[in-house]
Amino acid sequence: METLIRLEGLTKAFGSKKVLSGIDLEIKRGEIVGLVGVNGAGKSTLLNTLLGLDSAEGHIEVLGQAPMTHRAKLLQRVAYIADVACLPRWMRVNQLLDYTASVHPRFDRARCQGILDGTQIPPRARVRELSKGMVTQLHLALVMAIDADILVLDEPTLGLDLVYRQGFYQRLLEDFFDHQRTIIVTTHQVEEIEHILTRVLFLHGGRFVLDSSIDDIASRYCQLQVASDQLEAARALGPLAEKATMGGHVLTFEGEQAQLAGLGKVTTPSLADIFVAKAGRAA
Ligand SMILES: Nc1ncnc2c1ncn2[C@@H]1O[C@H](COP(=O)(O)OP(=O)(O)OP(=O)(O)O)[C@@H](O)[C@H]1O
Repeated sequence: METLIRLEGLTKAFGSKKVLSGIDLEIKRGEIVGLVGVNGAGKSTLLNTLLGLDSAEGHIEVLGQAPMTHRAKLLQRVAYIADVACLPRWMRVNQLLDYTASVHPRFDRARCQGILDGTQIPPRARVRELSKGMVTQLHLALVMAIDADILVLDEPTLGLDLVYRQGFYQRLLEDFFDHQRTIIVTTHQVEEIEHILTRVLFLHGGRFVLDSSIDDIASRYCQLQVASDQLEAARALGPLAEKATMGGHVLTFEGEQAQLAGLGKVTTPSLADIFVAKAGRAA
């Protein structure tokens, strides 16, 4: 598969504060990548450098171009939504669709209208008359209607209700199968995107502390549900993290642990549990 994004030694500092410390990354066509990290980990900074919205040191190549010097060209093939939906407040919804159709060669107005038909957004309402969630829905509809090779979504469902969020990720997946897009998505609600990802990246301390395909997660991590009488034996095997539950304790392990089966029930941890365990360990 063709490499669409290539980073080598990506380093970014704001003044004396280093946010990204020599990141290497390759993303191929057709991947759906979840970028996860604690607040301030540098997720948006990383995405901004990919989009040419911020400069950084190192080699940055997106669709074969350097984003900072070919931003306009790149943004015809890369669609993105930032973590704050920002649309002209005085415009009416249908005017915004007309406007986007007139400036973006790969915007499909009918497709955008189709997405909006599934919302409560009135076509003649001005942006300022919409609720916060509706503005985000409108922004998402505009972005999703762009026929882009790469879709970059920075916390796309922030502030949206549960029903819409689930529907959105479902549509994202359907859209992915229809268009073979490459998608990079950040969110703090990892459990909501886990089922659509092909790969996950955990950014911590300026580096990726985990870069794994979703298929490999089950062989790399396991979770043990253990009763109190076996707890010390389980702890001796060096878990990444431990938490108390109503029925005893749950310990998360990295790597194969053949001895675990005799101590309790072994399952595959959720991405959220792995993330919390890795972030806690790194801290
Ligand atoms: N323009 C800027 N000037 C100075 N510092 C900045 C700037 N933008 C980001 N930072 C700092 O860089 C770090 C990473 O910020 P960034 O927004 O990339 O994190 P994030 O992982 O997206 O966080 P969140 O999950 O809270 O959105 C933070 O410490 C932030 O304060």
